[in-house]
Amino acid sequence: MGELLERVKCPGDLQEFSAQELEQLAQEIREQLIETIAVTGGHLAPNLGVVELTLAMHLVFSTPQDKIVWDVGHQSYVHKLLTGRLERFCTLRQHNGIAGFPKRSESIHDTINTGHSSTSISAALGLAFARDLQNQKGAVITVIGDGALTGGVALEALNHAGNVKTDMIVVLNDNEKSIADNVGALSTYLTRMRTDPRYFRSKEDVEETLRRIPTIGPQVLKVLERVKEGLKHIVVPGLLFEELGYAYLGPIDGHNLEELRSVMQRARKIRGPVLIHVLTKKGKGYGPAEANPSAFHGVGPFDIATGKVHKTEGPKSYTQVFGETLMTLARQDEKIVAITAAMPDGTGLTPFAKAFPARFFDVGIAEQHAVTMASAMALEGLKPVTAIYSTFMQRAYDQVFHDVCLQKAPVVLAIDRGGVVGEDGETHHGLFDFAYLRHIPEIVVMAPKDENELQHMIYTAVEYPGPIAVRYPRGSGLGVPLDQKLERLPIGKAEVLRHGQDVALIAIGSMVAVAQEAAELLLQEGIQATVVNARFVKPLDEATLLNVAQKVGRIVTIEEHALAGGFGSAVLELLEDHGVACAVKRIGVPDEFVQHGASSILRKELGLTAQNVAREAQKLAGTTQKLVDSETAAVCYATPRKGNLAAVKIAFRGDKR
Ligand SMILES: Cc1ncc(C[n+]2csc(CCOP(=O)(O)OP(=O)(O)O)c2C)c(N)n1
Ligand SMILES: CC(=O)[C@@H](O)[C@H](O)COP(=O)(O)O
Ligand SMILES: [Mg+2]
Repeated sequence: MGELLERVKCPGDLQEFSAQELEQLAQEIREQLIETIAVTGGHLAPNLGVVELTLAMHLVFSTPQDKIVWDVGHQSYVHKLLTGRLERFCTLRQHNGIAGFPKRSESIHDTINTGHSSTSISAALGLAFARDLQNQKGAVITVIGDGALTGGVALEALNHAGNVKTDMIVVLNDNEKSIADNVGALSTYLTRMRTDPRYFRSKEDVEETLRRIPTIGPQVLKVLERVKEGLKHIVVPGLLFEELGYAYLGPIDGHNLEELRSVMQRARKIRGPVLIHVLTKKGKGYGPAEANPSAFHGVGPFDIATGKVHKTEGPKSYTQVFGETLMTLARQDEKIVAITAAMPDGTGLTPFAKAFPARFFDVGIAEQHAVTMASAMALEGLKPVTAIYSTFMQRAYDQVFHDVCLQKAPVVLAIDRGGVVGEDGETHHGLFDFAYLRHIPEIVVMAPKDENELQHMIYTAVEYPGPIAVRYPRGSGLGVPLDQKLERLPIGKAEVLRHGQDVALIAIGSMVAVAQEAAELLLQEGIQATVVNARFVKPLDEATLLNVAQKVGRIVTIEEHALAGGFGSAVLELLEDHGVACAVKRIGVPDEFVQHGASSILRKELGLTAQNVAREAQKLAGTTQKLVDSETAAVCYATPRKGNLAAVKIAFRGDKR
């Protein structure tokens, strides 16, 4: 651990450091980042790029009185090192360790929780309004990346903040990268400012220079005021931001600590919104990360000397199978197009982009735009596959309703990272997609039991003439063989994997394998279990599920999803709709946020294991009558009046009515 870094117990300690010591401290911080993330994994390249920037922030501003918002928040490790978390930094992203994103519960210096892109300017403006209306003091600063700036909500806030003239500072960390190369017109504009030598002058410099020219200076300045538009287009950078009402400072070298400090000191004296355009290198200071910032954007444990990521050999990931299947289908069907929101690698679409560049669309961090654009493509006869992580698809909920389902547009929603995702924690787990999709009319929602069924579901989805979502987990498949021939699955048809009269385990997606394992455990206890691979959250296979409910009379539903509104809820609704009396126990994620940590640890904590399923099933099967008392499980029976609000008497565990 660096000797200077150890001396930083709080940000104020930085004031004691000389310029030379600060340079050494920057080096120590980089070493700390590399050593820690080589073990824990994490967002190395983004954090290596903001070492000087973060030092300057904490030298010029004084948190928590001054408030800093980090966007996306994955680049807040340096901030955490400087705000008293050095000792615990080795627990980064580990279960019960410090989080990989800002967390108010973790430190008074973490003003706002982030993790989903592009929220910071809105949050900063809210903080500024709260400050002003409550006559408080302090600067409000947001650090937002060039990728995050492509997010719609950032532009909404930029538009609002520029108009209301509230004192706030936007630090635009421009490294020309999102996870992959950044995309869009904004990115092109920023790049022009980075690369054109004439742009390395700010408006003030130009005016200052002119003022210093005796005699002609002031007059020329007056003339220039009148031709300001032309001048701005030619020499003054940041025109776009200036026209939006920001005092634009930059572009400045984001690795020159002295320049950063001086510009930030200047910025804090300027009234109204200020935008500081900082140029940084993603991965700065570590060769492999500088050479391949995308690979080191979010990296697993790696060998420092070689930069080689420790690869655990194993089955193909669901993401890989999705990408390969789509390639196979796209070769045969030129109507298939693929859309990503700034995550080609993460969604497995990079090979597709290389093979079919004209049919691949990276829209930037713009999930809402991605889905609406896809709906129009679909209505015009294309077959758009929109690959977006479950948690980020939440951004496009209204677009799924308004632009896809309402118009019955045949869009495929390839929902990756469905379920627990692990170290990214509560902002990234995909635990709500069944709930936020299944109640929208016209949509089909399915989830495969393994990677082989995934490829069949992708095929089924691209051939389906309406809105359809396939949800699959992060990480490796089960290692099952992949069928050579793809087949279309019958919509709404489940698969009964085994029969047993004592209890029925009805599972969806990643939990089917868990249910099968649980059935084996139950057999050892002499309990015969039926196992159903539900395949569809919507439409449910009503005939199969009702038949199982009536024959077995005891059901455990299992899902890697929130219980509220999830798959188990859908089964309960089905039973109530049809007045079927049955003992039901739902296993899934309770009404709480799930922290960060290894997925295996989190699933164990959540009871998403074969052992827990077997235990709950045994309790249910162990009862003598079909309707159990409210101590042990949910009991659902209803008057068989379909269609209206049947008088349903449900006694839940411990909830005595
Ligand atoms: C709504 C949303 N979509 C996608 C992501 C995934 N994501 C995390 S960081 C990132 C790229 C951010 O680029 P930038 O803001 O430029 O930061 P940098 O890593 O370059 O410092 C993306 C797409 C996210 N966190 N939130
Ligand atoms: C910060 C962010 O949101 C992304 O980098 C995310 O961490 C990627 O997740 P995966 O590692 O599952 O692709
Ligand atoms: Mg960037």
